[in-house]
Amino acid sequence: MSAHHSDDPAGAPAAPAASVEGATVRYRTVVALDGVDAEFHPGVTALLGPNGAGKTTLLSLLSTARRPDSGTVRVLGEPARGRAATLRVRERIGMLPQSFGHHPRFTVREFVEYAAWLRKVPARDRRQRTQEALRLVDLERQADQRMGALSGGMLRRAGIAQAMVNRPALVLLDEPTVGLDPAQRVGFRTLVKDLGERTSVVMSTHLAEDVAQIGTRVHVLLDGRMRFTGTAAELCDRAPGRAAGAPVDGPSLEAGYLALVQQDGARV
Ligand SMILES: Nc1ncnc2c1ncn2[C@@H]1O[C@H](COP(=O)(O)OP(=O)(O)OP(=O)(O)O)[C@@H](O)[C@H]1O
Repeated sequence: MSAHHSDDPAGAPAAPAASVEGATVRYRTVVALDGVDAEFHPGVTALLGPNGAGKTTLLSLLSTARRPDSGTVRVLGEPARGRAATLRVRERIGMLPQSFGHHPRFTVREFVEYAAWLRKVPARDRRQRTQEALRLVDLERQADQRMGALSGGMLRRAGIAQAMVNRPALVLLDEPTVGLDPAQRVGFRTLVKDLGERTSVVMSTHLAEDVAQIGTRVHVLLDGRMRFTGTAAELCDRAPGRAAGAPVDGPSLEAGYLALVQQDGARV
């Protein structure tokens, strides 16, 4: 047990894995993020918002791929500024982009080993770390299959394996459940929940059901603004007519989320 005092409703430790403060990002005339404040702690934090809300942009700040036009970003105890700090941080992050490139003729093992090399996992550890990552996502039996032959669900698992191969302290998953069928989505949520037991995971999604099943903490982004920060239960409590202490489930969370959206007049 940490002796540090914590104000976080979900009991997270005081030092976040990552945080942004007053982060603003513009693409020409579009304000993708408008003065966003957020903290990301161990466990799974869901980033919920409709298409175009700014989720991918926020993840790109956390991955150090982009810098804000104004505001600050801290990742794993470092300000995400300057080449040396950025490179150091990148080696300790795992990332699953919305669509990730892979050579169809690479085997699953080659794909994950390649990611290990990119993240500077020492040569002597690469085999074993690859094996460990494949075991984590239950793809050991498919290790010698070609990437081009995988189903959508398996491809996502391979994507997670490459994100975990450097034993990251922060894992960023951009809409990982998109394109999965309902059964795959259920399996995938269990996997993400498990990852949250060992590290800090930030997962963007536009599905309230994902958050109800996995997310302990939730940030809701609407039109580039952070509109809600709290637990999944607190978001459910925003649903009109909800009984106090009712269980967290997809429909209540959806209703709580829609109440926020309507209040905001945002596009969904
Ligand atoms: N490279 C870019 N150039 C111009 N505008 C961009 C660029 N990337 C994003 N935008 C705009 O910034 C806003 C936020 O986009 P972002 O991709 O961060 O949202 P998102 O919540 O991840 O949406 P989605 O779920 O559709 O990926 C949108 O209005 C989008 O059109």
